[in-house]
Amino acid sequence: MSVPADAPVLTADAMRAAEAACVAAGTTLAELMERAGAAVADTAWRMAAGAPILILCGPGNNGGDGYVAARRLAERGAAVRVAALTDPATELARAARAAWTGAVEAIDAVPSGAPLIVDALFGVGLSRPIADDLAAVLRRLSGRVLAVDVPSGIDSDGGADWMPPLVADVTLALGALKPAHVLLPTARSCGRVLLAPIGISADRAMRTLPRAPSQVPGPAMHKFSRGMVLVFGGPMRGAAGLAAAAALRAGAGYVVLDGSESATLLAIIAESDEKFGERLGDPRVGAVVIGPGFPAGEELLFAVEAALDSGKPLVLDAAAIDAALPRLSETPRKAILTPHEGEFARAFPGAYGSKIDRAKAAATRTQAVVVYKGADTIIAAPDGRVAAAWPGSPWLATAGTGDVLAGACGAMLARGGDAFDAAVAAVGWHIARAAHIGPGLVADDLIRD
Ligand SMILES: NC(=O)C1=CN([C@@H]2O[C@H](COP(=O)(O)OP(=O)(O)OC[C@H]3O[C@@H](n4cnc5c(N)ncnc54)[C@H](O)[C@@H]3O)[C@@H](O)[C@H]2O)[C@@H](O)CC1
Ligand SMILES: Nc1ncnc2c1ncn2[C@@H]1O[C@H](COP(=O)(O)OP(=O)(O)O)[C@@H](O)[C@H]1O
Ligand SMILES: [K+]
Repeated sequence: MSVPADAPVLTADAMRAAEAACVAAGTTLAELMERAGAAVADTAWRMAAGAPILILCGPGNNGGDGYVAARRLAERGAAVRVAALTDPATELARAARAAWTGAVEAIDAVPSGAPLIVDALFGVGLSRPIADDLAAVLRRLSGRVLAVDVPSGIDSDGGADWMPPLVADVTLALGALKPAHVLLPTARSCGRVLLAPIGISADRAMRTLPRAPSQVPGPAMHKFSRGMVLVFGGPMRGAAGLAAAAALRAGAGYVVLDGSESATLLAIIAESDEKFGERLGDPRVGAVVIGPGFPAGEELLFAVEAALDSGKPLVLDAAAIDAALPRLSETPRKAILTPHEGEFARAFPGAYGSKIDRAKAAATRTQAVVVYKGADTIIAAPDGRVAAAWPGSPWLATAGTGDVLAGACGAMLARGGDAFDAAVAAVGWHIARAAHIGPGLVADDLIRD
């Protein structure tokens, strides 16, 4: 499973708007479908490597892409069969089918599949789950599957958990990725996702994670200019220690951890009580991390109030999110919230829609960047920017890795740039480090050299 880096992600509505803009700029819809079908044919040609191909066509333009691909594959000498669900229902699909001169079989009459099945049944136009009888027919087919745009049967906007009867080995996204390619549970049915640009100009407010940029410090940097991070430590010392160490490993030049005992790394400055409190007024402090190892209670409320009063850029994790919520949108500030599923549900009850919709709503409400964690982490900014981190590294599914992420967010935020970019960089750093370590990873490994 993989998705292209730094690729646009569009909902069905945004896709239609991009298509309309493309048409307004002079490209015909038929030309767009021809480009889409050509890209499908190229991918199918390579996947089939000479073996027979069965193309399943639906009633809409997804089916139209299938007919175009069939025609182009046959012109190249591939062995292609086409099976259709019903007659085409759109003008474009009708024209594409008319240009296909081969036979069209009924889907329920095709025997058992083919070495390569091209799934062009439904794309972004699917409005309800696939009927049970069709799903049963599709489940009987065997062969490698190339899904056109999305595996048929899923809600491309990622709002519904409908699962496709045919799980794809490869999905060729047309024009842009769709939310379902990067959100669970549907992302797992897409296999390897490829992107065919087809010439539409896609809005880039929502995209997949960029490739991790180089973390090499500038030649004239010093410890304070690289970023100074304060980490509040609650009663669970290990978690705050992990966050502080992660801030250093992620590139902060100076990290101060609240508490008197020595920390995970000797380079961390441990300071307690008043001395730590005074640090909040230090103009060199670029970010304050609070939440790791700090359960809800009076002590946390007091610490969160102090952090909010300081006016510093904040990273709020775990119970600190709830504690800060009432005051967060009060004054403009840079802040990153890092809730996992349970923390998100507690802080934002009643949020609805896809995980992307929910993350965006939380960002708008709090005026903070929200890193909604999980295997399909979503990062959302109050201005509407979204980054999707699927697929992350499943080795991160172990205790303490969230504390490490909070520390990394602190390091990236302390550099002084945009909070959304900082969160994107931190999530990218976290995943890259986990992928590098791989089997046997424990959170401590993420903070060792
Ligand atoms: N938007 C774009 O820029 C482009 C879109 N293209 C293709 O067009 C697709 C979208 O086409 P459409 O909007 O025609 O929609 P689809 O082809 O995805 O499906 C819509 C059709 O399926 C029917 N339908 C919906 N749910 C159903 C269900 N559960 N059971 C049975 N029938 C159902 C609808 O009545 C309609 O006839 C994209 O996914 C892509 O493959 C490409 O041709 C090129 C460019
Ligand atoms: N299956 C998974 N695949 C990829 N990343 C995961 C998976 N499970 C958890 N993660 C990541 O691991 C981290 C866990 O954070 P969290 O649940 O807060 O852990 P903790 O509180 O123990 O530190 C998050 O960054 C999350 O996105
Ligand atoms: K499809």
